[in-house]
Amino acid sequence: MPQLPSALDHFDEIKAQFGNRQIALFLDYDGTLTPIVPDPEKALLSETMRRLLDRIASQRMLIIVSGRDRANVADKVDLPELIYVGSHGFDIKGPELEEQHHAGIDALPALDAAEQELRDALADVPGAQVERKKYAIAVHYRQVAPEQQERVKQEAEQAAQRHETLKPAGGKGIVELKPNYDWHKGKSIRWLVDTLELSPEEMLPVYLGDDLTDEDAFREMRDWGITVLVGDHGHETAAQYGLHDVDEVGRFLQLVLEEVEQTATSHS
Ligand SMILES: O=P(O)(O)OC[C@H]1O[C@H](O[C@H]2O[C@H](CO)[C@@H](O)[C@H](O)[C@H]2O)[C@H](O)[C@@H](O)[C@@H]1O
Repeated sequence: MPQLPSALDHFDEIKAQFGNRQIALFLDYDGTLTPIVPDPEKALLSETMRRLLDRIASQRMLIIVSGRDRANVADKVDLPELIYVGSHGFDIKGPELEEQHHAGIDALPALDAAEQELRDALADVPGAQVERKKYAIAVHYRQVAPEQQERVKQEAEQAAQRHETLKPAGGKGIVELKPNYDWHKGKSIRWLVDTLELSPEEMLPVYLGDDLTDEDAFREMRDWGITVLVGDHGHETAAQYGLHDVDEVGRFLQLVLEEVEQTATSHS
């Protein structure tokens, strides 16, 4: 892990920044709430984590911010009252809110074409997986033999270059094709904070994430939120604190829950 202060060891310092404000949690899914596993469909939320999220969400704002397809991550978390951000911020939906980013909609024909091109190009590569999300495509090479991984990455990058409404991006064991527009997890969080009128005097946003796309959120929130990197993605980070793994995320969320419940008791 990069040399970051531990969000567990420094929980009192983090708590002090709440002051009289309520915490609003923004949580990434893969690598943060569930460990990274070879098969994306087997990245399942533990019951312990689900109960923890449910208990916090009953008292505080809790939003899932994922690169996955929104419906897919909502299905996996299975807490219908939450707001879910999918496709890296291009697809947002909650009980009383919905936003499909125009650049995602504009990129749909290119995404459909690129998906087919990639399925054809990679059909003979054992372990390569093309995961279509509504407004993105993840090309997985984690399960591809090392000598073929470069070919998979190149196919994905070339597919993105063939379509001007798409751009490539990196991640853990994946190359993603995303809408070619300056929009990302960080901007979608800013949009949510403004749309939900979360005033900085009343709310302190806290973001937990593990991968390169979470760095967009860390950078965006640097001056107005608390940011926590989970594990290590091998690059520089803009996060303020660190946690080693999903188990430590669980311990951190438990501390948040205790703090939230203690505040509720002291106000009753
Ligand atoms: O923003 P996230 O919620 O973290 O989603 C990022 C990507 O996560 C998934 O891929 C990653 O997790 C898989 C399961 O552990 C792993 O097999 C893969 O190597 C990782 O890159 C998901 O499949 C992607 O669509 C997301 O973009």
